[in-house]
Amino acid sequence: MFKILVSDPISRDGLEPLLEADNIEIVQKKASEEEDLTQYDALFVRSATKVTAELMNQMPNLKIIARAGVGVDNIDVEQATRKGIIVINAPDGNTISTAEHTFAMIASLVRHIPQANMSVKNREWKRTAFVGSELYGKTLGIVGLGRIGTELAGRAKAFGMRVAVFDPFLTKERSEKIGVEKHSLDELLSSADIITVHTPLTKETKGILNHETIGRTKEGVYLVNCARGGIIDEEALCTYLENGHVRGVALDVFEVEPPEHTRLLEFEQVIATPHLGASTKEAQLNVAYQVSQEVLLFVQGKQVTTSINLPAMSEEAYRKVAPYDGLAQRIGTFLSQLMNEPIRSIEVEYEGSAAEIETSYVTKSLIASFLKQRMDININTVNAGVLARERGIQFIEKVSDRHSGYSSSMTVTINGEHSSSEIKGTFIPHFGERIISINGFSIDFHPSGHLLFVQHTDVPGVIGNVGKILGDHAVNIATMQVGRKEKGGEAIMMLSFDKPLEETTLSSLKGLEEIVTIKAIEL
Ligand SMILES: NC(=O)c1ccc[n+]([C@@H]2O[C@H](COP(=O)([O-])OP(=O)(O)OC[C@H]3O[C@@H](n4cnc5c(N)ncnc54)[C@H](O)[C@@H]3O)[C@@H](O)[C@H]2O)c1
Ligand SMILES: O=C(O)[C@H](O)COP(=O)(O)O
Repeated sequence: MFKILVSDPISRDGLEPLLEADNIEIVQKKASEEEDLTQYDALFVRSATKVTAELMNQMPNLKIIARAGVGVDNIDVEQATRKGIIVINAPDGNTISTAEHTFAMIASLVRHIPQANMSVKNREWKRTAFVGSELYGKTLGIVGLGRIGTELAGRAKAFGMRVAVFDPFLTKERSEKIGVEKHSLDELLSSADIITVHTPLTKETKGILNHETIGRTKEGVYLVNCARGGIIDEEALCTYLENGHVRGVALDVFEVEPPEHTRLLEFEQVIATPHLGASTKEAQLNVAYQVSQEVLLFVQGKQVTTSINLPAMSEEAYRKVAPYDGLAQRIGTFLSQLMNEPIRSIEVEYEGSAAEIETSYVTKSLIASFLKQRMDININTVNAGVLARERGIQFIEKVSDRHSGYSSSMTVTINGEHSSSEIKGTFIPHFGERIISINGFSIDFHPSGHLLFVQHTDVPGVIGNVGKILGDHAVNIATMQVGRKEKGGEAIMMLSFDKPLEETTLSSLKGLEEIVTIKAIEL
């Protein structure tokens, strides 16, 4: 049974794909109120539940965290990655709702609608106190032209506004296509009548509007934050509201939510909503449905497509990757058993059609299989890169346009403290994964089951001697391949058996003087 804890209010209708599936149980309860967190495989959250390292430690079976929304700043993604937990979100399910909410906030701000509403409800009729400004002809400054910023820009243009944008990752072509003016932050600050932020909260965007930058805005500017608390510094806002430089502020998000201690709420010119950007029936259905479908893929052993900590891959792309993923896992497991020594680097070279797939995923899969043999922790494609780096193992990925006779291949070289090993493999439709070379010796076998790798001097009688010892120990040889580089040099044997080789058999084989290396491999 795959157990999911839904810790924040998430649309039940959106969870339908999971509710309809067999072997999935959903519990809707705050993580802080659940006593036995160890039983859960998945955790669903919005922005309220803080998914800290401590919470993850209490959930040893956690495999996937689903954020039914965009921002993942409430999730310790780095820690999740280290633990091999996939983090997914619903990147565009609430875009329209948030853009509409932002626009409603802007319109409310310049026409003083919330204040006028309160006044009328207090039985007042102050028509001159609430004289506003038109949006038509004004300049809207958008910091961050992503999904929400772009939707907002379209709405602002429909109202006859000029749109100035600051986004360091925005190309000139895209800004022209959307019909906005691309500016530096300085230009935007000095020209905009209303400034709205739509970036994620990062080291770079935290306090992007602060004491110094707000000081460079137009006298009487309006500021809006419907993205994340902290992108506009709250103390700086108070200063500029007090001295009248900022005429009004609209906030959907706060540095601390709920914002119990901020002075901001005491200002008449501040209008606020309790993080409602995504709170529409449509957005909630969209985001819950998006993450549910992804988690269902995960439960079915398929590739998720919107992960924060895995390379994004469509089903079509994964279909191409899958055969090499299987091959990489076998090569990684094989090499890890072949080399009992500390590792410095792992190099993977892709050739032919293998070079056209999402190679970074396959490389991570290979590293995970290699490290799995050596570590007693959960290792997968999510944390393989981080764990390898933490252990000082360099990994290098190359794509080659060489052709070595096969339409596709991958060559893995492991450089250890004392020696190196190299395996080349390919995937042949109808035949599956094949190992075609080991340490430069040509060979051809399917890497699976109970195997024995033997490297020996190429002299008469070795094969017979190995066969005799195996026979004496009642070991039946299932398959056997041999390979060599040159006559009289060194050669290799690859044998497979119906059951694992006993230690005593292996010791007897090690006694043969022609043998250079011998390793039992379990795949
Ligand atoms: N209030 C709500 O309920 C609500 C709902 C949805 C999203 N959000 C917030 O809105 C944010 C934006 O959402 P989105 O879907 O448009 O994200 P997005 O990723 O599509 O867009 C973010 C944009 O910010 C830009 N950016 C990044 N760093 C920047 C910087 N230093 N300066 C200027 N621009 C920068 C990026 O280039 C990108 O274009 C989210 O991160 C989320 O926190 C809030
Ligand atoms: O990042 C988001 O998607 C929004 O901030 C929405 O947050 P919520 O799911 O808590 O409403």
